[in-house]
Amino acid sequence: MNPDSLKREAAARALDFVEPGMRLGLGTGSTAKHFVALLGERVRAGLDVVGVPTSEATRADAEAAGVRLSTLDETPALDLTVDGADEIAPGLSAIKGGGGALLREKIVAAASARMIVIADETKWVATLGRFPLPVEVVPFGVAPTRIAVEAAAAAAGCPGRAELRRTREGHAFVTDGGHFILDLALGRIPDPLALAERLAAVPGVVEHGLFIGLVRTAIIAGAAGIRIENA
Ligand SMILES: O=C[C@H](O)[C@H](O)[C@H](O)COP(=O)(O)O
Repeated sequence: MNPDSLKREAAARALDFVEPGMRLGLGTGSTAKHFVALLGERVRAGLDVVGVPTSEATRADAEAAGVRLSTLDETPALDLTVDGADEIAPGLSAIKGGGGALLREKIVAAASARMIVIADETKWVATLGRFPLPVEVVPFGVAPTRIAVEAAAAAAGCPGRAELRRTREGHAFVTDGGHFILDLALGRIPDPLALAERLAAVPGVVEHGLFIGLVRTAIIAGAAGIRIENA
């Protein structure tokens, strides 16, 4: 089965956790997109839920699917967020932000009673870090921020290079929040919590893509079926 079919299977399984009246955080990316589309089918069949999107792309998808939307200002406490991940490891720490939505995703996840990650089996890793860690930074002073981000990674035991993310046209990629992304290539993150603390202390860093202690359940779809992991 191809990865996209597996993503859709994981998304479909997440619908089992959705109950009428729930306030839902709607994730971003190709896996979360399947969830939003499938949720839309349920909504059109009569399910009443409200969703808070984690990106402008997801807002557009959810609107097109007919999902009623709200904002965190109107609905500050959510019941459940369903989102994808770039990597997820035993203990359910994760890397997110491959699509640049990590800031809103983390705010929405933190406002949710429960976060479920949906993924195909390629995202499951023994140790985080093969996927370059996205770090969202303010555009002002990005050169010294990049140096400080690399120093933070080295101090946390995982030296590596931070590259400014660019669009296909070669411009700096700009997030929904108007920030830049540094992709931090580390190979392996032996102590995600230590790295998270070091990165959070760098002036100019808005947020990083390490999700630690946020994911309660992971739905992993593989060739052998669906596996559910709980933190
Ligand atoms: O910024 C993007 C998000 O964190 C995505 O959830 C993550 O990149 C996974 O995306 P996909 O499901 O497309 O692999």
